[in-house]
Amino acid sequence: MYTKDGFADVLHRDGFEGSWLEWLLRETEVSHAKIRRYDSPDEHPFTPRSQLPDPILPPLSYPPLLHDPTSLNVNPRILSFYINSIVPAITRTVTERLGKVNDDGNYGSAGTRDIECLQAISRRIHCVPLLPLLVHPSHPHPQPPALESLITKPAVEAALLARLEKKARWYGAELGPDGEPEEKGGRKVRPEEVVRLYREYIIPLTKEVEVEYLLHRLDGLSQSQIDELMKSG
Ligand SMILES: O=C(O)C(=O)C[C@]1(C(=O)O)C=C[C@@H](O)C=C1
Repeated sequence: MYTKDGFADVLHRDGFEGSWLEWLLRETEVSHAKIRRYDSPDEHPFTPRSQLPDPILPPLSYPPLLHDPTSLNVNPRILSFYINSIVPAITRTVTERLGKVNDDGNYGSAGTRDIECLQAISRRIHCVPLLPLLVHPSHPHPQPPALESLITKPAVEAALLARLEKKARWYGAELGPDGEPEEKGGRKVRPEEVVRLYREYIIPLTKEVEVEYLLHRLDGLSQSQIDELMKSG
């Protein structure tokens, strides 16, 4: 599903050279582009925009942003991390239980779930920098390390990971007839793996995108426009 030669005989007939998942992403994103999904500042396609059609609906108007968010797209990194780290971590328990390590043959339904996960991760990582608090230019020219420490809130991260751990316990559990998690049935996903992936990858990448956005948010503005923005709030 994740390598170029997996389904080459069926996919590589019309010049397409990617994997099963990349093909499924492109097919999905072609229709989503037509309904203007990628006009939204927090939505980024995994397929290059040059390969996607224009929307068939008229544009919506979004609040103005200081920097065009389409130029900041870390989806290639998200895709690679998803395939190499997230998929093995979250499928391990179930595929071992079935005795089919890394392949249960459900390529269609696995692909649709992959796309849901990838879109949710991408939205999460790309939308945090757009939060109003963070786009305000109150620190016009700090450098990346200073910016990273300005946006790092250890207490927020700790609370988020504690909440995530609880959530993963529920989502990863088999629920009994009373709706409570069944400890003895074993979990589908290990909560500590979910927390690790979040701590080691999702939060750091979110911060990288935030820093990148903050560094470019004043590009093209004159000093008087920057002064004006700083006065406004
Ligand atoms: O909530 C914020 O303020 C963020 O910047 C987002 C986020 C995160 O990725 O969840 C990133 C950095 C902070 O240390 C806390 C949380």
